Amino acid sequence: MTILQRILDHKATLIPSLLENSPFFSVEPKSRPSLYEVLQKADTLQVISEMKRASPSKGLINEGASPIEQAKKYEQAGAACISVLTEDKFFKGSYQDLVDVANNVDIPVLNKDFIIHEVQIDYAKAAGASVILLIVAALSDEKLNAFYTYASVLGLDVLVEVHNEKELGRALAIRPKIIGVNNRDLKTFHLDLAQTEKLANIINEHEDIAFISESGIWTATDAQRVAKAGAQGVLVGESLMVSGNVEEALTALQVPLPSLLKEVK
Ligand SMILES: O=C(O)c1ccccc1NCC(=O)[C@H](O)[C@H](O)COP(=O)(O)O
Repeated sequence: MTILQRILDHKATLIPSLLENSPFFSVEPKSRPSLYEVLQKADTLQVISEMKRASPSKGLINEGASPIEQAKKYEQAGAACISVLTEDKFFKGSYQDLVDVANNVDIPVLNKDFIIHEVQIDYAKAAGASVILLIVAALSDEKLNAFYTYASVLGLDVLVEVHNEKELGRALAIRPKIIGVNNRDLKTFHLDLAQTEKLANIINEHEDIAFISESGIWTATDAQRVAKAGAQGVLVGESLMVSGNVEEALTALQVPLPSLLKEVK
């Protein structure tokens, strides 16, 4: 069984308790910039910085990190958005992490989770997220479309994640505003930025779509490589979570977007 399937099976066991309880969290109402607009206006690569304690591929990454301190550092360093993993078993995240981050930053906040039921979108919204993630590999076409529409009606931006050309075709069918190409193979955990390059030609044909490269971004060279392919943003977890100097690590990734590609887009 793949790790994605194991994560999804675990998620499925939690849905009944989400449905039994109502999503209520103590969250300050805030009007945040739209991630989509931030990405479309950018002239440097935008960094979506992730609060990630642990992962299936690496085990513990930074278990003791405080979501509030980490998020404040990210915001001060110029992050475009903070991604908060709320998955408990494999990533050691929680909705409380999301609430803490949402209450302490003014930039967009992404709930990074494995959404298989609409109720999770209600929880994401109630816990302060302004963006959710939908993973194409985890959803039927019908659910992908229904969840995208539901989140949009709630005023949430949606990052639609793909791993290959087939998933990209399914994603494009729902006309998403933001697509993320995940460079991590969820079966082998192998990281390869060529994934972003492989799908870039197709995504770059759609100038109204904001293009994110996800996972495995460590250096300015990595950032330049995906920016050259046409990415307007990167989703970065581990390299920032283990950095001794978050500001330096994050600003190094904010490379200029190649002007030639901007004209093409
Ligand atoms: O990170 C993992 O090991 C992982 C395994 C299975 C499913 C998802 C996984 N990660 C979620 C993410 O998409 C990443 O946290 C995110 O893109 C940041 O990646 P990185 O910068 O490589 O930490």
